[in-house]
Amino acid sequence: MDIYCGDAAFEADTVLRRATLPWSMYESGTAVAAALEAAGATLGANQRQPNGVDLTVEAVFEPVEPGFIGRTEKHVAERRELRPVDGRYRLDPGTYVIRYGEPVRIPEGRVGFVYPRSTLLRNGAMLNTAVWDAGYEGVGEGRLHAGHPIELEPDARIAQLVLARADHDDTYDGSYQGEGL
Ligand SMILES: O=c1ccn([C@H]2C[C@H](O)[C@@H](COP(=O)(O)OP(=O)(O)OP(=O)(O)O)O2)c(=O)[nH]1
Repeated sequence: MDIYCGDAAFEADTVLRRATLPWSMYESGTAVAAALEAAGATLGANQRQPNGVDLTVEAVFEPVEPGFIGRTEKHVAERRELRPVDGRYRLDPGTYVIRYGEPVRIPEGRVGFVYPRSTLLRNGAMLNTAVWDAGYEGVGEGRLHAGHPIELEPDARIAQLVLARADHDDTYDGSYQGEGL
């Protein structure tokens, strides 16, 4: 391929785009922001990242009874909502469930993944998350594991949602559809 005749820089850029765009598996942060705003989220400038959008912590819970997963039925354990003390959730080491602050809608042709904010990891904590299905709409939850004491302000950024292009069969129609809306 001759990319050096004419405006070489322009043509090289064009060739590069043709070569890379079909392989661009993930959406840009702007596209992720648009999907969240379509679901009704109000995003601060600091939530917009190059490759995704930061999600905030809206509530922190502690399960207070056993949960249940059977072959056909499931049950999410009753939980106790923790209250901030002097403006902070002061978490001892342990396992918590957090609810994010933003409504999310996963567009068709996409799948969502939520990753912990790296500062969480750097403080010895971890956010465990599952697959965000095409068509899901709601305010989701995740598992926060605190390996050491950690303090969080309500509405602090804790995670990042990214969207990948994906084939799928049907769209999400499970029991969590519309949760928290
Ligand atoms: O960390 C996550 C991952 C996903 N979700 C949302 C989006 C996802 O589409 C929905 C259902 O997730 P999943 O299919 O894993 O739930 P399930 O336990 O299999 O329930 P169901 O049988 O209703 O699908 O929950 C979260 O809130 N947190």
